[in-house]
Amino acid sequence: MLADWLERSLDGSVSAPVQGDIPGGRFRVLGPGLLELTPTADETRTPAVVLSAGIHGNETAPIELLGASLARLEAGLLRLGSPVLVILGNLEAIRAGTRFVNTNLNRLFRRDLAEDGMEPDRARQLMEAVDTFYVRHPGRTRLHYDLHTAIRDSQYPRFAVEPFADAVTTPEQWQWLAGADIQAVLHQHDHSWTFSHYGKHYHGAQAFTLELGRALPFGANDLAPLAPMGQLLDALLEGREPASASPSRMAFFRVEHELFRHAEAFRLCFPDDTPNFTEFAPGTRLAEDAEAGPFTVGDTPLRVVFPNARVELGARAALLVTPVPDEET
Ligand SMILES: O=C(O)CCC(=O)N[C@@H](CCC(=O)O)C(=O)O
Ligand SMILES: [Zn+2]
Repeated sequence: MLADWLERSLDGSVSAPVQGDIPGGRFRVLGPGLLELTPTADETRTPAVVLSAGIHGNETAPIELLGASLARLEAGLLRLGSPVLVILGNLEAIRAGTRFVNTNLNRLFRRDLAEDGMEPDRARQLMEAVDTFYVRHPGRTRLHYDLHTAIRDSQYPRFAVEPFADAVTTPEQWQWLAGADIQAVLHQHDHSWTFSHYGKHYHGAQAFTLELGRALPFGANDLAPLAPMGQLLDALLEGREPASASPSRMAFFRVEHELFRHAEAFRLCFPDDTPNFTEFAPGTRLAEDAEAGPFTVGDTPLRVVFPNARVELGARAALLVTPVPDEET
């Protein structure tokens, strides 16, 4: 049942709540793309874990990775030790193989959200599911890993985005991420209303967006470089200590500037396939916007992450980042 839950969620064949036993506990389908795993052992030393994938519909590797961990659980190769909420985000977009259908779901995770439509409705469902899950499991550390892949290549193919919020990331998180072969970390500089920001901002969760390579269609992903991340997911399901490594293996960056698209007439002044973290020298013109004017790199070189000139008006078109000196990481 678990092994094909992801597929069945996508073809719409999981409708009424379904539940049953799994090694170490029980599973319950809460709704479309929402699966709760509850361990029999009631030990609050293990965290309450939210694992989400498919918030962007064309980012399939994390869905395959999660599916593999669930299959191992169902086959008895793993034994459930933590409460886990597994989320498949934008089901319609996953079916269509597109980033989103009407609007980017990953900008809508705010409690005062007023918009109507499919993605806003889905954001409300997912926020409610996360709220209910954390309330149902009090006294535990809260964790949320939101799994993504990036549109383009990257100088660091696997990297974490640390959302901006009051909660402080614990040192063990950096060790776990390094142990899962995450190569870089990007500290956000401001509230971003992404799904990982939601868990951190509203629930004090240890939360990250994890970029796990490039967005490719189902079946075209090479999961080999994600094996250490798969092992981290397995450890979280089992409620055991994940492999850890020194955070000094990772490169740390912080956002210096966020480029927004204000006008229809907007362009980025570098090729579309420029890899994430490419550095631009002082004086380089990076963007032209009919309303906001040009953007040029100042005295400090800047690296570009998530450049996308085709975003909706008012949306982020790129993050411009700088390395964090070793002593500040
Ligand atoms: O490759 C890209 O340009 C986008 C990849 C992606 O979907 N990234 C996330 C990052 C979320 C965050 O800032 O935490 C997004 O843009 O939603
Ligand atoms: Zn994404």
